[in-house]
Amino acid sequence: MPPELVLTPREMRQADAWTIESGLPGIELMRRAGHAVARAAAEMLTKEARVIVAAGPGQNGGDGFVVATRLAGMGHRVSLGLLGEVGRLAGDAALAAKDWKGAVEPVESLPFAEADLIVDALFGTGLARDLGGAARVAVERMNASGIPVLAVDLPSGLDGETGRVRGLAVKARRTVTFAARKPCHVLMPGRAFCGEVEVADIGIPRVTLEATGGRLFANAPPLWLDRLPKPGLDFHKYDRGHTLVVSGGATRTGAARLAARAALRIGSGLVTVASPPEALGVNAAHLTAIMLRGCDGPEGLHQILQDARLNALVLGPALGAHSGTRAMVAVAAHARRSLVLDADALTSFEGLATELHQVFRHAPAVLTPHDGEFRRLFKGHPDILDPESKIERAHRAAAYTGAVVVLKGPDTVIAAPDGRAAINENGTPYLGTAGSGDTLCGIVAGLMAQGLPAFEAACAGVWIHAEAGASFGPGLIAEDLAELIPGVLRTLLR
Ligand SMILES: NC(=O)C1=CN([C@@H]2O[C@H](COP(=O)(O)OP(=O)(O)OC[C@H]3O[C@@H](n4cnc5c(N)ncnc54)[C@H](OP(=O)(O)O)[C@@H]3O)[C@@H](O)[C@H]2O)[C@@H](O)CC1
Ligand SMILES: Nc1ncnc2c1ncn2[C@@H]1O[C@H](COP(=O)(O)OP(=O)(O)O)[C@@H](O)[C@H]1O
Ligand SMILES: [K+]
Repeated sequence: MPPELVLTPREMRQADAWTIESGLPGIELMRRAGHAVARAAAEMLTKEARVIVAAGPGQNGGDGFVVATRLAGMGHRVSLGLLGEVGRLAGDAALAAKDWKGAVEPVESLPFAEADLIVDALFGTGLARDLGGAARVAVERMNASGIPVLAVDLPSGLDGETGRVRGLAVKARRTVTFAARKPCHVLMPGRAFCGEVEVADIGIPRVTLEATGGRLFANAPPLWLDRLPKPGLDFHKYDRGHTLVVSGGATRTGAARLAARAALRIGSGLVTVASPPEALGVNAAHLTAIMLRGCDGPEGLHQILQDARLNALVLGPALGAHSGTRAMVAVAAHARRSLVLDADALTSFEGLATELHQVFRHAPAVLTPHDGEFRRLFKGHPDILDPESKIERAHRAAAYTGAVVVLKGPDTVIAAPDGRAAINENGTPYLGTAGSGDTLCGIVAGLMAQGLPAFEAACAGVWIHAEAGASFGPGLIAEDLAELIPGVLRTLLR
């Protein structure tokens, strides 16, 4: 199965246009789209049920006319209301409206609360500004009715590209989109408005979707499963990589051990914690399979990295946001090992992101900021912080630093400097627990230690981490996560 492409509205328009140029008329695409929605509606309805279709002024409204015509033909009681005037419909929407033999009511007079199902065909990918006036009132009334809503392409009011709510958005039970999901179906808050999402095939070939750019994916096993390491029969531990995790001081050692244990569980053949001298005792008291070495500051790290077998490195958790941490990052970047930077390794560069400009372009590196760390790191870089799209922000940070950027959250975005990106969606809010991010660092570093390229390691790591958390659910603490990795791996590698 190929990885699932996610298309921006602009890419989708391009794919539609190419498909139409290749000889499939636009009205035929619209009919296929509308029929797919009608099929989904029929699944949600009994024969006698009453359906209300709210159609908008553009082509999404055109889909609505097709749905209404189809459902009426299937014997359902259908009412249709239009935002605007029929005479102002253009293109395929005007053609679709001609097929509708019922009344066209003003959307203002639709009795939503009397329906068994509402079909939301107000706006799709063409929403151009915040909802106001009659559009806003219609959405307010739909949401207040409590009746299940089936959204055409996307819930009206969502921005297709960013998943942002433009003033107000329809809360859908189910959404039928066409050819590919759009970012609003995957990114938050949009995802929470879509309900169950179905992608209907309307005859646009995958090569056409790919030709529009094809660089944004849903993060799931098809994107990286074939790269996931499996030790060969003749492997010894050094063939499975050696991960180094740098520990904080005597009272801040837990983060490094969480990362180290996760690296070991994900399959790194060896894992060593590099500890400041004053923290050796406490680290030693808590480590068994994981090795321990003393490491005194940046110079100590430089010495340790003379061992060429140490091929992946975690730097940041609990190190302190100060110049010493920045110096360690410089040592690590210079050593050209696979690198995962998190927490203080990022925050210590607050306002100093220029020092990281293109620093990571020579070696595989992954930065794993949450939103707060991201804002601190790129303070003074509005070109990186200001785009409304989380995908765009991550892209720009990746292009700027030369590293893969994992912008964490319920909709973690993984972006590579080469323009690829993936959005993750299999997590759980229970992952928001102290030390969860440290575990993620260890997983990603452990995968890189075994030879995965940075982007694939980051994508696989984020997914496995989220899957582990979701498999446990309530009561999850960071210590559980590493222990849940084998179960996830067993399922993946079966
Ligand atoms: N052949 C194809 O390409 C296919 C396309 N398909 C379908 O087309 C959809 C995209 O259609 P679309 O581009 O016409 O955009 P759409 O979402 O209907 O909205 C645009 C209209 O809304 C208006 N408007 C915008 N914002 C507004 C606001 N805040 N408040 C009020 N009005 C506002 C805007 O007016 P204007 O900005 O010009 O004033 C314009 O009239 C796509 O989602 C899919 O469902 C499928 O059938 C498959 C084949
Ligand atoms: N609501 C949520 N849904 C899914 N994943 C979440 C949610 N909240 C947090 N996470 C995930 O949990 C992890 C938290 O990492 P981080 O914020 O660095 O925590 P810490 O610093 O405590 O280790 C990230 O991988 C993030 O994506
Ligand atoms: K819609």
